[in-house]
Amino acid sequence: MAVEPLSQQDVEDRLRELPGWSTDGERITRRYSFDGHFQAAAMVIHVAQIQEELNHHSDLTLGYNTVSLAVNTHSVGGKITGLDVELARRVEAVASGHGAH
Ligand SMILES: C[C@H](O)[C@H](O)[C@H]1CNC2=NC(N)=NC(=O)C2=N1
Repeated sequence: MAVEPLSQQDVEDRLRELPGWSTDGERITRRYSFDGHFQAAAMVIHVAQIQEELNHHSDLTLGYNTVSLAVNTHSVGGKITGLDVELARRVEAVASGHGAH
């Protein structure tokens, strides 16, 4: 499957459907907060599973009660593609079930 970089406008349009996600033009990012560390750690494992399924991996950071993702697509030189948005959609779909806010 060909993976093409998205225009900045296209990125912003797609992120409108993903509240909390934003872009600096080089990657898309979101930070989730949880009620405690263990909830945050469980979310990391679930995100790791999704990333393996998609074969697409964010920089995924566990804090005390936070989980942060930042992702772009290395294979097109670090641009934002539909794969990044798909990962964000998949992560959003499970976040509330982990108590993310
Ligand atoms: C060989 C394998 O398909 C590649 O290394 C994948 C794995 N995960 C990846 N993750 C991200 N974020 N970008 C990539 O281009 C990428 N490529």
